[in-house]
Amino acid sequence: MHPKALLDESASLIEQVFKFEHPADAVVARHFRENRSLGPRERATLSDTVYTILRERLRLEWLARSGSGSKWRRLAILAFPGDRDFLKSALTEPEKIWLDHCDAVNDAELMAPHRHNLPEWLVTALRDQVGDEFNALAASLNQPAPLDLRVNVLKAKRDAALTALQKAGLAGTATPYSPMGIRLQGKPSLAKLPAFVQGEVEVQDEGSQLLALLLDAKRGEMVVDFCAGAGGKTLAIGAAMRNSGRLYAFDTSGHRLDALKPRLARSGLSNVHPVAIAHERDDRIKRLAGKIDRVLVDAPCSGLGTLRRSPDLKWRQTPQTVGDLAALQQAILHSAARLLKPGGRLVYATCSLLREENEAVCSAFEAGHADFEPVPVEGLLASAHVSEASSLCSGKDGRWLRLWPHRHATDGFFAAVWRKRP
Ligand SMILES: C[S@@+](CC[C@H](N)C(=O)[O-])C[C@H]1O[C@@H](n2cnc3c(N)ncnc32)[C@H](O)[C@@H]1O
Repeated sequence: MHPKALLDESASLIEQVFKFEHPADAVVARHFRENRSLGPRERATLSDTVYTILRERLRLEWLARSGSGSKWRRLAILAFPGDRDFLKSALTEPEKIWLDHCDAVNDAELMAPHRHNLPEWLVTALRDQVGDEFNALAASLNQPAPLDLRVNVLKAKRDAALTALQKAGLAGTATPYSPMGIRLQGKPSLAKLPAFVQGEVEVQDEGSQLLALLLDAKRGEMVVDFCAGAGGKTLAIGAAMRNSGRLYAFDTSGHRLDALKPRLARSGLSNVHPVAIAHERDDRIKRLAGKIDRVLVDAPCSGLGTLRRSPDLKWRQTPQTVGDLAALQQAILHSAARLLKPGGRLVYATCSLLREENEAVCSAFEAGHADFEPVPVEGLLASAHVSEASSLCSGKDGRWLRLWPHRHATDGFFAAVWRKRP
């Protein structure tokens, strides 16, 4: 495609994404579906441009206050990846001069918001928790995430999977915390990789793998993954159960549960029962009350721990949406807790960094559920052979799992565990 056309197309895609009516990945995917003639390089350019602007919005909008042409074109020019000469061949003379001027702006001239690129309400909530580490956290949230794999323990061992990946020309290393994780170098396509096609490895962030370990589901048990979505954690739990017992994968989104099906087929699991529920008080849940050994609530949340992958969330979430989510999280946790047998284990998890969706939801739950006793996460991680377990936890006795991108190179995750008193 001619650079002029590619720049115009970038500007129009950015305008669509910045309506924030839908998640950025969905808008970009729809654009690619509707423009099938776009080649891999053009797709990469469009997607890099969009994601750079989402990550560095405040800095780029500040630079884009000068210049001419539409705001979307100016942003597209500033974020356009790769060779400057290729880009300049699409620009007018005044635009070239303006771009040189913007390129020459020194980092020292930037004000704090143009460096951290976060909305002010989020800055306050994060600073309050991490203090002096704020700049490191903000920088890590603006880096793309690495590609992590989980080895399917039903089908392979980590060492053998690493060797198979090497033979296929992929460089990877064992993840530092999860005993079944592999971190790949770069973002290779996995679609035709034998280890992936045969279900020996699945894509899953290392932090997400630790959540499944906390549930510690055993052979033959009755287990519920209450918010299973496309089944990232369901697959890890089903493998931990050695494909025995019964694992219900609940979700209110039938569409997301559909995405679980091909993953289930690759994984070799036959103990998983996907169930689309209407809401957290669905009758099917009432029928299972008091019968379940372990329940994972991987609650719908702001996703602010996953900004490395979904930077649009920092612009789409607001204090109001977070408040609404916290209310939903409490309702789901309350309902899910009814499923447990005496002695059963309840795990609550989010990929949010905010106290309001994490510790505060747990405190509210505990205030109304004296029949649940907290189980410190640190001891559970150590028993699951997770290295440096104490460094992953916070609170008294390592009560909570608290993963931070700048400390642990994972997405931001939170988890709490309780036992239903016998
Ligand atoms: C964090 S995502 C789950 C991710 C998934 N566990 C994984 O590992 O890939 C939260 C899920 O909760 C679902 N959800 C939203 N409201 C719900 C409710 N009231 N009851 C059950 N699931 C709900 C959403 O559809 C979404 O798939």
